[in-house]
Amino acid sequence: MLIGVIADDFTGASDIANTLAKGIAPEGGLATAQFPGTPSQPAPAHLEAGVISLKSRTAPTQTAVADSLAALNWLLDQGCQQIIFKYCSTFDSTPEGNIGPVGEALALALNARAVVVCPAFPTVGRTLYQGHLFVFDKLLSESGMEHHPLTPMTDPDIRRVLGRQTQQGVGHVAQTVVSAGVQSVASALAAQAEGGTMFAVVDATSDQDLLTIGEAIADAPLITGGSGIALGLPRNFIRKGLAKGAETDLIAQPGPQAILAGSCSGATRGQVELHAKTQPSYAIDVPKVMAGDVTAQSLVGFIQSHQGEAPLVYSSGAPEMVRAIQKEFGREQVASRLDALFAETARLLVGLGYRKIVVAGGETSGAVAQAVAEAKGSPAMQIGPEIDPGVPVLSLGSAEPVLLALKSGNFGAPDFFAKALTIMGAGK
Ligand SMILES: Nc1ncnc2c1ncn2[C@@H]1O[C@H](COP(=O)(O)OP(=O)(O)O)[C@@H](O)[C@H]1O
Ligand SMILES: O=C(O)[C@@H](O)C(=O)COP(=O)(O)O
Repeated sequence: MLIGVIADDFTGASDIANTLAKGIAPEGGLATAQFPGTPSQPAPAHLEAGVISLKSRTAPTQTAVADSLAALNWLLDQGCQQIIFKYCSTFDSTPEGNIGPVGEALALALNARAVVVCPAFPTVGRTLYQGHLFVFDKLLSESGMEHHPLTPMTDPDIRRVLGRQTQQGVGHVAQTVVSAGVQSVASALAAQAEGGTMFAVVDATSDQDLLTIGEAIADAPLITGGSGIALGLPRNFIRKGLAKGAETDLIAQPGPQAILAGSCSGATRGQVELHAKTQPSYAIDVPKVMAGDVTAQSLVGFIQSHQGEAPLVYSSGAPEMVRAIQKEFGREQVASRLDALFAETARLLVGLGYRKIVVAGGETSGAVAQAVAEAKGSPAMQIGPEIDPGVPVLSLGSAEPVLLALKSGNFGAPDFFAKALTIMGAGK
């Protein structure tokens, strides 16, 4: 393998796996697979990029660091020449971390300096200008992310946010430097590395900026960012003749299907509302889950009673409802009960022969994908066609594969759920 990615959640992992597999014309992408956690076996020999999905975004910091270092060691053992630490394009984290502490541990392990920090993903409106992160025309802190149930983002200045998470130096490379070209970025980063600065927040407002940065860091041992930062990286290896690339196979299959949504983001709530207009939908009563009155069996019962349709079960709720529930039961308690509920639901569905599951929400996807992967013997996930920007179809297992779509809460068009199931296969 040439590029190894350590992703702090499962939706983020499939987002960057999609970018690496697709690459950019005319060179195309790399032969890529996504792994549910750090594998215990060597990677298949044909792979050129491997993405390890961790559930470290909201884990205790020490656990996140330990899991990330274990992932790093495995990737280095597979021969990776470049490591990417993938976090959210909205820099989802808390004042304690985990982006700073994990980034720092990886940089020290790889002896890297002036490590690029670039969450920008212009295709979905995330741009970084003067160190400030925007979601379309809104500052991060006014984009809705300030209400996130687990990682509310109330400061749009990424230099300041990262500065709170690490004792190490945080520098900045401004957009004017990036738009001046590859050499200009390379010199700015070299100057910061010479001064011993560990992190360099690099502005990017367009794909062209990301390609410029990508070329300037062709030989960097460690890069951190959203999936956008990977845009120009496959072609560095293809141009050097080190990678051949691979076509993504179209995978589609019939069989029963279900949609599980745990994200409370505005985009997901819109998708839930639209889907519920025409398809059977079940709103999970979270207090009843906490009381043990709503269980995975309840959800599966509903889904099974609508076989042949596109049933949706969701916990997604508006910020005031989420706040009230968290106040009553505790943020972590609600999160772990909902994760367990969705994971068990997925496990039961796979046991019943469900082969197409669409999931909305990063934490939710982590719980579901881990459960499905365990049920299938934790195989490498193949990257299939892109449904909407940042969300590919994933295929798990060679015998009777399960198709998954792991959608970041904020991603996807309003009709994402129907579109995903159509691409996964026309079957019911
Ligand atoms: N109705 C609800 N009330 C309170 N918290 C909720 C509710 N539904 C979901 N959550 C919490 O919101 C989190 C959403 O996180 P996640 O799945 O990562 O979505 P996103 O991709 O939008 O970040 C869940 O892990 C869960 O803890
Ligand atoms: O970079 C992104 O925005 C996504 O790849 C991502 O990390 C999604 O996280 P969630 O919104 O928690 O699903």
